[in-house]
Amino acid sequence: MCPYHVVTIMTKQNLSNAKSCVNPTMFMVEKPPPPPSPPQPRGSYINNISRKTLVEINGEPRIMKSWVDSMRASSPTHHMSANLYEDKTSWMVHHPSAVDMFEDIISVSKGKKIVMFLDYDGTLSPIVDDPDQAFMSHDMRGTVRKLARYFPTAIVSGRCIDKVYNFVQLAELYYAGSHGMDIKGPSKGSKYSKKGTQAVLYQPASKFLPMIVEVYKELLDKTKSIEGVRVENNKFCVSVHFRCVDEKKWGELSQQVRLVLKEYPKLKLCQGRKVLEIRPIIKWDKGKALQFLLQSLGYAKCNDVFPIYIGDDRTDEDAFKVLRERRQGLGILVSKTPKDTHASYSLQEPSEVRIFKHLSKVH
Ligand SMILES: O=P(O)(O)OC[C@H]1O[C@H](O[C@H]2O[C@H](CO)[C@@H](O)[C@H](O)[C@H]2O)[C@H](O)[C@@H](O)[C@@H]1O
Repeated sequence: MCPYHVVTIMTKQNLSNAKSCVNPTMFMVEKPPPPPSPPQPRGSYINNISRKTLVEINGEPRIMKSWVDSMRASSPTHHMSANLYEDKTSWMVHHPSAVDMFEDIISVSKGKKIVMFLDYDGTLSPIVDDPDQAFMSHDMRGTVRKLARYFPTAIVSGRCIDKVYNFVQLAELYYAGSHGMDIKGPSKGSKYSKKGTQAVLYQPASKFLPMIVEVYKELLDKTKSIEGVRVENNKFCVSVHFRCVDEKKWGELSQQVRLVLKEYPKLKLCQGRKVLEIRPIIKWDKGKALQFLLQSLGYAKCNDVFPIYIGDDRTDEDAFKVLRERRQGLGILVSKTPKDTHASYSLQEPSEVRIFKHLSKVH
């Protein structure tokens, strides 16, 4: 039974999948041997030294040196010193390129039920200054369309569903917007929405809607004097962008945001790529959304499911971690610079994600 109090109508298809998946033995990459695991974080996610920046502001603990340090940390320099070069080389040993390893990925996933999970910003579209201009290329859309033809495919984004849908424009996909707090299934008539199926719909933070509207307005007002700030309402969360803010003003901005949040103990502050993310304090994230979708597809206890999650941001780590813990499928981090990650493989930039259009070879 679904533990998430969600109405999901089982189709003949996912019922039979569920029945055929009685052995809960976990799948792990068998051939070739998986790349060595990156060092596992000590303690909980929040206690990991290099993830100091992902803190709860109202809930304990606060474990950061300063918010401005953390905002700088979310903007790694592109300059590579000799040391960084060595770091990158050794990091690549632990997180090899998914492009170089593609044939191996094909061979280990052969015969498995692949499910694709794709982050949007920085994964399907390049990072740009204006969040409204983060378009994905026509070719990338073609790749995603092709993937969805063969495998259940989900977009998992920090953006609200409407915005990310406007960019992606593919009705046949699952969408998990607002960092997984708003999950919808494919529209009727698509391959994964057969007769008798109802679009999966789950909104674990729905009671926070009025609070989010309120805090969005407050943040707009309290940060309007800072040039370059962009406040985005993502339905169940709010993003405060500082990509176009002069670094000298970052301290002032973070202080304003924290002052506003003092009045909202039920909200927490996280960080993404030059963005402060305000989210409800609930135990829900992109990792939980991934688990929810696997369960909805009837793959919860399946030993031959092969989820592939591709993402570039800290919030994607929750999903990478779930895959690592399930010992199923693989996580792929899109990053040019070495990062502490639970992902097994890496890609340099969004354009490399297109290699996955060849994944249909497994069928
Ligand atoms: O989970 P994602 O799909 O990666 O969404 C995370 C945030 O992405 C967007 O912001 C990021 O991309 C912008 C456009 O390239 C860039 O200007 C910004 O600096 C990045 O942080 C989006 O605007 C946010 O709402 C999402 O939360």
